[in-house]
Amino acid sequence: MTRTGAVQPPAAAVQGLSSIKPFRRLWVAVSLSSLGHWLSVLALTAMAGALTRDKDVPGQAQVIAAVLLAMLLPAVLFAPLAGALAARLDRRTTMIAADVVRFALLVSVPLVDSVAWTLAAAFLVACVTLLWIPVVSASGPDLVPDDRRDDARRAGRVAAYGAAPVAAGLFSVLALIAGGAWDAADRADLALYLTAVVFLASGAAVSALPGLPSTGVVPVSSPLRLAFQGLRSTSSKDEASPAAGGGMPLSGLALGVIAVALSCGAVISVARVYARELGGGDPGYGAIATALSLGLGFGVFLGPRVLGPFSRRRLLGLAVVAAALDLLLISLVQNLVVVVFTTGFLGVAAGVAYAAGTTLAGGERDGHDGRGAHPGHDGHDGHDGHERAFGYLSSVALVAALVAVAAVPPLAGVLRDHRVKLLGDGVYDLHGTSAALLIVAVVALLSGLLAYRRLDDRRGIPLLPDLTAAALRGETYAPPVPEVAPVAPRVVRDRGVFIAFEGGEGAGKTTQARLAAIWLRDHGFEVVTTREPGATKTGMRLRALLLDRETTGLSDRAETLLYAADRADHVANVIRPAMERGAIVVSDRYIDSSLAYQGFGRQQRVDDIARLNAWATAGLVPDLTVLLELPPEDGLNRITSPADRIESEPQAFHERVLSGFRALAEAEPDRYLVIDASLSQAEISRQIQDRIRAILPDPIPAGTEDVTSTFPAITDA
Ligand SMILES: Nc1ncnc2c1ncn2[C@@H]1O[C@H](COP(=O)(O)OP(=O)(O)OP(=O)(O)O)[C@@H](O)[C@H]1O
Ligand SMILES: Cc1cn([C@H]2C[C@H](O)[C@@H](COP(=O)(O)O)O2)c(=O)[nH]c1=O
Repeated sequence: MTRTGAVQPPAAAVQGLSSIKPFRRLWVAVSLSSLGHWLSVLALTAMAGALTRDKDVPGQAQVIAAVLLAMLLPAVLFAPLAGALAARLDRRTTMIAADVVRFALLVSVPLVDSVAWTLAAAFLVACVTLLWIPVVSASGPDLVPDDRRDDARRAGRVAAYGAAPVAAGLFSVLALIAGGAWDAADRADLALYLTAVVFLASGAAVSALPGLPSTGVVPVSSPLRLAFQGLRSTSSKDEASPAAGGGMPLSGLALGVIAVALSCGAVISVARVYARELGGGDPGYGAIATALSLGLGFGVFLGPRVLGPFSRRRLLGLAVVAAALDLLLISLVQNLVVVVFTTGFLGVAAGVAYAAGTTLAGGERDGHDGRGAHPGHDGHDGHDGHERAFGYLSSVALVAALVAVAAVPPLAGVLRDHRVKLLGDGVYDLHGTSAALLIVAVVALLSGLLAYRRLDDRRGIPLLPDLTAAALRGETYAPPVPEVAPVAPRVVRDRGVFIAFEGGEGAGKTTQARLAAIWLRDHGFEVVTTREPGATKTGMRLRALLLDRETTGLSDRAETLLYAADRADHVANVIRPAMERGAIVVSDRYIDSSLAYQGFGRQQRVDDIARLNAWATAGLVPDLTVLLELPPEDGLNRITSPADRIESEPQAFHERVLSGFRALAEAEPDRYLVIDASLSQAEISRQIQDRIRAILPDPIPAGTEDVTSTFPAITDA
């Protein structure tokens, strides 16, 4: 993952590493072994189906689910044990032995030809795979230079998960080709033999590997512990995420991941029997598996790219709801073609949810401390954060999928088939499988909607324009600013000019306010430079209170009122007296900061805040507001001092503040000068001076210059 939260393209991860010969060979071996792994899931479940073909659908579904459970359980129960054991073994020997043992187990299944042995073999294959995984995970990064280790990990994942659609496609094709001449049992035998050969090929590829480091693997945490620790420690909004200094409402994230994993697990658990009920047999089963795995890969890769500036939290919430709706469709429309395509969409939604979820849990963009999450700021290493996030999410997903696989087939058995009478003469046959999927879909939909509500960080901003702005224009949607009826008339004054500098953190307001003041003084004006909050004695106390990170639990309304109180004092004691003297007041922030931060940032009603501030300032509006526009990440990176309470807000908060400033500027173009703050300081100053020149009064009362023939005096504030 990149620092901006985008998942790096898989191709980019592998690129360049292929020139490292040992790594390339290991990658081929891992791809083959992963292909064998996914094929073994399909072949063993197909075998279970063939051995129980005389049973009724629910009976058959339960045996197939038992095989899936046997393949999932070792990962949940023994992962740390396998990791510790693998650390002591020679890597090459372990990998070759794992491939050979899996070969032997798969060949034995058709020879023994019994349900009990199929189950046992599935369990043993999964146990051996568990030993193989940590060895391979540690070996890839050890074969590349230090600065490519992350890429090696990513490339490993591409090999492991990229093999899934290939395996499913291969299985489908095999089932189709053998379908005419062979019965289900022979087809399952053929798939098992083919899988065994793939493992043998992987073993051969490993044995040809030069220079594999001998021992030592990365420690493996228990998925159960990871999942439950993460869920416990993040169920309250203010606690840190397991991954990084997160603090996002992770109950929303967890709910979302659980809902998606339940949906996918439910489909997988009954895919074989559902395909049979819909007349698709093994090719149909393979097609469903291919659609799901292809969709997943597509979603992980494409989702975050297509909707670049779209809120990751909204994206995750939407993807979860979309996955649940897909499952609803899969359960109700009993047509194989529709089921295959909808399963593909379910995969896409799950992939998008996974990519957005990893970004969020990794705290790289949307963590509680948007800056702290960057490497070097608070000691959190981006890679560690991402790896922990990956581990946590995978564990939650694994446990939820396991629950679905264990629960859905028996539920289908209990529900049995029903004939529902429709209006007129129509009838609708609701299979037990469909009914079970329907129940999971409803649970997932409710969880998805709840997750969306909890995750949504743009409440009040309509979804459709927000989506369209991101998808079509590649920008964050800024809602139009509501018309505010001023409670007090604009202040009328004879003399003085008021210029405010606005913008996000580190945009250069202080720098430019100072340069403008110097320039104005050079031209003979009395200039008062000031700032908010904290220009008066009371203001300084308020500033300390507002910006101290120790100030916790301050409500949004109280924060708004404190900024308004500071402003009231500022206007009464500094700005107004200066303007009455005829001075030019240059203020670093003013009302628009409250509209942008407390309004857009905190998602409170902007017109309420405008009204409050109009009252606090008796309607004093700047003659000119200079908005320095800079992406929040760049501004925050400019600041070297520790982040204060507001700067520590998540990235999404600062994005909203920026879109708020933009909306305010668009609503009042005459009062605003908007400048790209990434330009040089000198260029920005030049643009500001050009604009200020137009609103300046004559520094010397009209006629004085003619009378005295003197140049205007320079007055210091
Ligand atoms: N145009 C620019 N290009 C690069 N760096 C700049 C530019 N303008 C200011 N800086 C630097 O960015 C940092 C922040 O600038 P400054 O304090 O003026 O920003 P600010 O908007 O007032 O920040 P804050 O929100 O903390 O008040 C300073 O180190 C400053 O030197
Ligand atoms: C006036 C005003 C300010 N803020 C926020 C914006 C900044 O994070 C701090 C001020 O710090 P700076 O370094 O002086 O820019 O306060 C706000 O949220 N609302 C306001 O009205």
